[in-house]
Amino acid sequence: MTFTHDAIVIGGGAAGLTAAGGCAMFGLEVALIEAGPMGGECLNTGCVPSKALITAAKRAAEAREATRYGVTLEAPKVEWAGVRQHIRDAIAAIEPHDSQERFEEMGCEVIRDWASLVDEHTVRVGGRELKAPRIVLATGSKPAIPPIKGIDTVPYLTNENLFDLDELPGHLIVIGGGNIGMEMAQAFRRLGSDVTVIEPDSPMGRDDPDNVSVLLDTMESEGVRFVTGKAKRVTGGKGNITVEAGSETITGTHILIATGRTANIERLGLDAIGVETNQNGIVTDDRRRSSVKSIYAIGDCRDGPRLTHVSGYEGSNVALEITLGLPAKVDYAALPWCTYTSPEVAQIGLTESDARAKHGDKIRVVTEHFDDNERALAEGRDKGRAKVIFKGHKVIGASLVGENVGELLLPYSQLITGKASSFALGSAIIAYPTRSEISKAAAFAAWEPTVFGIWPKKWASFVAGMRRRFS
Ligand SMILES: Cc1cc2nc3c(=O)[nH]c(=O)nc-3n(C[C@H](O)[C@H](O)[C@H](O)COP(=O)(O)OP(=O)(O)OC[C@H]3O[C@@H](n4cnc5c(N)ncnc54)[C@H](O)[C@@H]3O)c2cc1C
Ligand SMILES: NC(=O)c1ccc[n+]([C@@H]2O[C@H](COP(=O)([O-])OP(=O)(O)OC[C@H]3O[C@@H](n4cnc5c(N)ncnc54)[C@H](O)[C@@H]3O)[C@@H](O)[C@H]2O)c1
Repeated sequence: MTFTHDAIVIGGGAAGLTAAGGCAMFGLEVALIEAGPMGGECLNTGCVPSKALITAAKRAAEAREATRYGVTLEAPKVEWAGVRQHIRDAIAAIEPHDSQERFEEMGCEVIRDWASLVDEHTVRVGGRELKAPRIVLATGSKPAIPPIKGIDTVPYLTNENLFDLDELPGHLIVIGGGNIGMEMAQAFRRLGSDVTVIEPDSPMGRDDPDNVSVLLDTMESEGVRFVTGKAKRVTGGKGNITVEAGSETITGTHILIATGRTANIERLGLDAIGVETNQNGIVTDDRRRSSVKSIYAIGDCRDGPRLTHVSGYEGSNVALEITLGLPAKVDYAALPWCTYTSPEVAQIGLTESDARAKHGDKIRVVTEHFDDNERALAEGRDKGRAKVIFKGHKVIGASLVGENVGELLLPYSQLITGKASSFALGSAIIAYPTRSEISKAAAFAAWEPTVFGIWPKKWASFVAGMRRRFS
């Protein structure tokens, strides 16, 4: 077979950009295909706009405290147009990192069109057929719309149109108390909307329930209302929507659907070439190879955790495997995540309940409270705690709640993995978006000339040549 490229990457979000950029930095010929805006969900409709919105909401919440530390602020005046502009400015500030120009400079051929698979080595895009020994699917996910009666008859919001609203909702009904639901519920409440969250189970069910209850108390005290139950039926129209959930009927001006995700896989032609899928996305092994071994699937489009830093990690793993021929298994023993509410709820490794399920009474849980932490006391922000889970003297998890606790996860990553070198820091999985990432960036920069040095590149060129001959 004559190959046009060494690797073809479909999807220009966190996963695809990292995979394509990594392969190109080793000197491979890479096609990077993106049908929508470069940067994918995180930049355009996910992490970046949501965190920009949360920042504006925090400012409003602070001003609402009126007098603190002997300083009095005026009541906040929220102008939605200004908040929306701040969101757009945040996206614009980060856009160059993910731009077509940047990836072309790295050596990728960037193609802006819709791609589908023809066979295990061939991709069809924009009237062309590209061929490579390895194909990487990084096509992301979209909001899953649950089978609520009447949902197709009312206008609803998801993360894909929420940040383009032209007015602040009067009463936002949030369906789903996961990460999106909780972050957005608190932010809109703080900006001045009435907010009701509908959730049948415990909100943020993947996190430590004791820590989540600290957040729930705060959100309730700020005026967010929680309704326990499944949204069953919606009726109404623009500006006047009624939701039936549990035994309640709630009427609001807008509804936000935040009930989970569906992998973007339906238009790729996977069935025809035998790539196995399940209800959560593409099925992969722990090297992120699909059932067709020349095709990898990384990030939100496959069955597994869906987070930007996970997409980036899987992108660099797959780039290493493709370029250097080294099997690179994913290792999520020290997987971090953080929900960027106030207080933040952060997790790394096992939660207490997962640790008990796995190790029984061999675990020990040590809890330290921020009301015993002098920085927190001096700031008058002493709500929250750190629960550290040990097996013997080894840390296997940590669950934190409190001000900016997402920034406290990094040392636990080193304790759980047992790796504390500058190389390990440069390749650690760090919760996105945190300031802690700057330490990883510094360690990575120190190793960059070695990792992408002449000998690794020569080896990558040899591996690429062998792959072209024998695939
Ligand atoms: C509101 C919100 C807030 C979030 N906040 C956080 C957070 O704070 N921290 C965090 O870690 N995660 C967060 N996430 C999750 C994070 O956004 C995703 O996990 C991450 O963006 C997934 O990256 P990806 O590259 O796998 O997929 P995507 O970013 O979705 O990229 C896939 C790309 O593939 C393209 N594509 C799809 N099919 C094709 C095709 N056939 N041909 C060509 N192109 C195609 C799409 O256009 C898309 O750009 C948030 C998500 C949401 C919705
Ligand atoms: N800070 C972060 O890292 C962050 C922030 C936002 C999103 N994300 C990622 O985005 C993804 C999506 O988040 P999400 O919040 O949409 O999904 P989720 O899976 O986190 O939560 C969905 C919630 O919706 C509830 N639900 C389902 N059907 C319902 C119904 N009919 N009525 C009421 N509730 C219902 C579920 O019980 C669940 O609690 C996750 O993968 C997450 O990792 C991460």
